[in-house]
Amino acid sequence: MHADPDRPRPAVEIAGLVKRYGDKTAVDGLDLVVGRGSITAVLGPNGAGKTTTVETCEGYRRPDAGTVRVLGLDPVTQGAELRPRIGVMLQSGGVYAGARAVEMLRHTARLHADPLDVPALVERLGLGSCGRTAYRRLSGGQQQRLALAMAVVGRPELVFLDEPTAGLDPQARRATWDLVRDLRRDGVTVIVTTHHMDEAEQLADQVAIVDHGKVIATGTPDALCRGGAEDSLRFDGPAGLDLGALLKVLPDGAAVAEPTPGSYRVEAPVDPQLLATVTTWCAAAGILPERLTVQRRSLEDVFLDLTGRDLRS
Ligand SMILES: Nc1ncnc2c1ncn2[C@@H]1O[C@H](COP(=O)(O)OP(=O)(O)OP(=O)(O)O)[C@@H](O)[C@H]1O
Repeated sequence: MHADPDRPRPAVEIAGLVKRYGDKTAVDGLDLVVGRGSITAVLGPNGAGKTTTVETCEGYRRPDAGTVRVLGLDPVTQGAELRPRIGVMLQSGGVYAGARAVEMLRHTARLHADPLDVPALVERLGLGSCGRTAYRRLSGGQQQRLALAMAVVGRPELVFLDEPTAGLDPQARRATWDLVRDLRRDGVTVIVTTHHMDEAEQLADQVAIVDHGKVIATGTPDALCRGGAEDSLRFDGPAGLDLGALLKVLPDGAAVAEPTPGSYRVEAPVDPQLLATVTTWCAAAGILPERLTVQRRSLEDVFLDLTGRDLRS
């Protein structure tokens, strides 16, 4: 198979990536493709291998096996060519603690051929009041926003954001989301690691769930929530309904429960037929189902179903 020369390669292509730290296999045969101009959220429990994968794409770590191509380049051997084209927001570090916030941003901007307008970016991210403040005196949230500004000021083609809204107040989270959406509008590819499921649902075109060093599920947030296990149908009625009788009319594999007296949950793929079956059964039993709702699975439900509920060490 030959690649179409007119079609740009994906922004990121990872195949069979393995990365070990001594005896510990942090990434264990991970595959991921990220299309250009999209936002991809990488989710996973603590220690799943997200940061290691992203750092390998950034050229900070050398794969033990597998291939990584970023904007068509090998981040290890072609790092010098790649680095000016990507923006990286790390969780912490890489900043001289005594440097003044906006000076640092201006300095970073000067390193690029066509930077964003610094005063506009400062205004946008609410950093106007900390222009002359030393980095170490900024609040945690201000440091986060400055790190984001530094990652994007050079107009990169691809941006890696590591938990960009961790610890931010709701206003700063919104400002960050707006900025990320504007990046996509301008054709920038964004890869964001996050533990906030709502952030992934709000922002991402593609979600990749990583566990034990592998991608265990990918898709749009919508497709992930619709696939696999069931949604549920809930309604209220008189306590103590005959659930065995209801179950008999439901499709195979369905489950019914009365988690609290008078409150019912039907677990099955929810489609118009299921709704009709349940309401017909209620009508035959002379019951008016109240507060009848279809409850979709959230991304958090999907995440917990796939990765389990145990805490990771
Ligand atoms: N420099 C290192 N030396 C040794 N082990 C490491 C190193 N960096 C990461 N690890 C281990 O590799 C595994 C994957 O870590 P990684 O930081 O990639 O996970 P993560 O998914 O980003 O986790 P988190 O959500 O907690 O940030 C973990 O078990 C971690 O302890």
